[in-house]
Amino acid sequence: MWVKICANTNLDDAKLAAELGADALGFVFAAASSRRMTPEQVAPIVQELPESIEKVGVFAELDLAAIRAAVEYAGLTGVQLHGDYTPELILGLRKGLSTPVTILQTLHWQVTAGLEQAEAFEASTRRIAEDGLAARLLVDAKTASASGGTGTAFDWNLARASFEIARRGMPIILAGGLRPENVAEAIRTLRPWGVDVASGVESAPGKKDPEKLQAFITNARQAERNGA
Ligand SMILES: O=C(O)c1ccccc1NCC(=O)[C@H](O)[C@H](O)COP(=O)(O)O
Repeated sequence: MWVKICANTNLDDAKLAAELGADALGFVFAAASSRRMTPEQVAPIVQELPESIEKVGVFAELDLAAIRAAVEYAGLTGVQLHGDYTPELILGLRKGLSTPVTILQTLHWQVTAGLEQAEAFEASTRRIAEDGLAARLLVDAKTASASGGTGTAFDWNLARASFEIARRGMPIILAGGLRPENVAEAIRTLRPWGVDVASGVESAPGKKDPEKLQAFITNARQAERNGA
């Protein structure tokens, strides 16, 4: 089970998550985030991390020059797109980078909507897989006020059939309201390729809790071993 610890804001948290076995660390550059980081803040953290761990920048704005500058300056290996990025924009982004990055395309599942969103969701997953521009799909919870770092889970049972369809196209990462206590159930229900967490492993906004980090990673890997 691939595990990404997102919204890191300091070196101690990032190093601990790496030591505990996270596969990827996320740094949020989106303007709407309370854990927003700048390339100048992220670069020295990235330099201290093992080469093998993925360093993913989370972006919501469509300013490609700013994304490219952050990738190059901070040494990111992945880009997570949270906004309305067309295939043309993604192609433009890829072309302008000096080294290739892994692209994670985010799709949202609205926590307040019901099954009626499934059709549009499935059509989007098909299109993203056919475009072939993103390596992975990250499905996150969207609330009325935020589209990332919400700490809110969507109804996994409602999304079950859509995930079965989406997984045929590309690896799916589940995000939104995951915590050490519910990550195993989430994995059993939706069988994602990976999981992503931000607020569920924090002790305070922007500060990770070592025990929660450890428990989250252990429980996710255990759920996979148990045959989720
Ligand atoms: O984390 C944020 O503050 C954030 C703000 C705006 C866009 C994206 C953001 N985070 C992206 C992530 O990958 C989070 O890990 C994901 O949304 C899950 O967050 P949480 O529900 O707090 O675990």
